[in-house]
Amino acid sequence: MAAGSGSSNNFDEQLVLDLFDVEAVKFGTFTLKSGLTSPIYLDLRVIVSYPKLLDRVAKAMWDASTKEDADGTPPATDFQHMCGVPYTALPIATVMSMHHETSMVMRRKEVKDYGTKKAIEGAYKPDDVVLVVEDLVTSGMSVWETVEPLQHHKLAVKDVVVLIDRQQGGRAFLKSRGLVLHAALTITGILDVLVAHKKVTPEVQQSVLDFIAANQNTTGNKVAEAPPKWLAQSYGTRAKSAKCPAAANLLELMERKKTNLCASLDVTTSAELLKLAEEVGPQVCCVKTHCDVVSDWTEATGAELQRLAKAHDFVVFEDRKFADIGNTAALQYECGLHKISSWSDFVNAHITPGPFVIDALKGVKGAGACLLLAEMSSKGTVATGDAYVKSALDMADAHPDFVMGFIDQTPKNWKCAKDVDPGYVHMTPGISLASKGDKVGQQYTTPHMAIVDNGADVVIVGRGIYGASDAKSASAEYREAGWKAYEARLQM
Ligand SMILES: O=c1ccn([C@@H]2O[C@H](COP(=O)(O)O)[C@@H](O)[C@H]2O)c(=O)[nH]1
Repeated sequence: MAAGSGSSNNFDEQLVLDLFDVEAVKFGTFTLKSGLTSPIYLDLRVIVSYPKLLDRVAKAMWDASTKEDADGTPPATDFQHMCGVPYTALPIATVMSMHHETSMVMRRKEVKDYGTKKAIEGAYKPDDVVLVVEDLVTSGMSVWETVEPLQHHKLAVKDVVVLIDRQQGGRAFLKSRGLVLHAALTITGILDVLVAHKKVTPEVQQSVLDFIAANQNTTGNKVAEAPPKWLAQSYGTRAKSAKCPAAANLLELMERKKTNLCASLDVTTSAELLKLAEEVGPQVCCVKTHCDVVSDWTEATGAELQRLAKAHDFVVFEDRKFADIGNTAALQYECGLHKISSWSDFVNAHITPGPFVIDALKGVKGAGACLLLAEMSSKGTVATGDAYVKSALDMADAHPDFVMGFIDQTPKNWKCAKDVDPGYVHMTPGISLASKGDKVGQQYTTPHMAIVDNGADVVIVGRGIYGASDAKSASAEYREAGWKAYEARLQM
């Protein structure tokens, strides 16, 4: 029986038939999470209810990873541990581990306190090699979400084994990240078996093959028309072309201090804020504040923050998100209890009021600079789409001396990315090494994803740092992750 490309030598017909019998492989019309309508649906979660099948799946996957594939892919590099991608692959990895007396490590999906370093459970040493075990691969993103924290904890990942390769671009995506994919089964191989056994018709087979061909590389990322200019340039080079002095200053600082980390210190007393700023100061290029959450803010709080900024070489960003008519925004910037313009190096503004909010902020005595919110990290944000981003860009381009860049999420994938001036700074919040989000709509991505895949320059980390039991070492870890990602981007 012909196996699909990339499957193991021992393509297991009985395994395919058993998966079909328990409805782990189904045909019909299914709406996927992405919104796409698919003629095939794979639900491998049911396997846990069939111990013999689970056993056979584990054996097939062990063989796929330890023997040469039909297409010549060599066996996996020797590994000391296996790590199942939560949750479906956890029992599979456990059975493989028990059959072959091989150690496992476990990646925690939700780690509240990054400082406890319990994102990876188990007994391991730096440079140990881990085989990642997953039930199926489509785009490769869910595998990557497990590989990244393993690598962050200094474990080496070279190979990934899956039961089914959906043949939709996952293999190439993983290869681009230096990983070899081993698959026990492929969709084309499964279809061949089921057609041969008259379980599905050739017409259904063709509709699935058409679906696969039409839906390649489903990472969910839009592909930019041309690579944005700023990605290949160093911060230092870009500082020279920045039209806004605050952008030039920040880019130079990042290059000099070798950090692209901004700590968002969202605490509620001056004492906590200043203590944290002192602790994380050596690691960051920027400290971000929300002065209106600090219950005892005084002029001295702002002055002390500036003293620390000078001592540790960072800049101070008040995340005020001005969103009113120009006159009010200017008053909010200069006056009131906080007198933001007197102690912050720069602020930010929503684009919803229109361009005059920028003129007004710029006119304030002691005004620094301003970032525009082009995208937000919160679930359900309406600040989305090419037109919204283009409005932010046009407003920035009209005030190049005062607008230093953007608060954004995926600037690399903007339709207009190739036209964006490399002198702008892209600052991205919603960053965590351990969590995917909170209960009130925050969505997180990792420093690597933000910088390499999405085009961020500065990663903004709040609870990942000030919520850790040791903010100092958490900031050092985020700094390392952010800088490594930037260096990797320059090599691409
Ligand atoms: O789209 C946005 C814009 C701003 N933020 C701010 O960043 C920090 C993130 O804090 P975490 O604790 O890391 O979630 C916070 O101050 C937000 O107001 C954002 O998250 N998303």
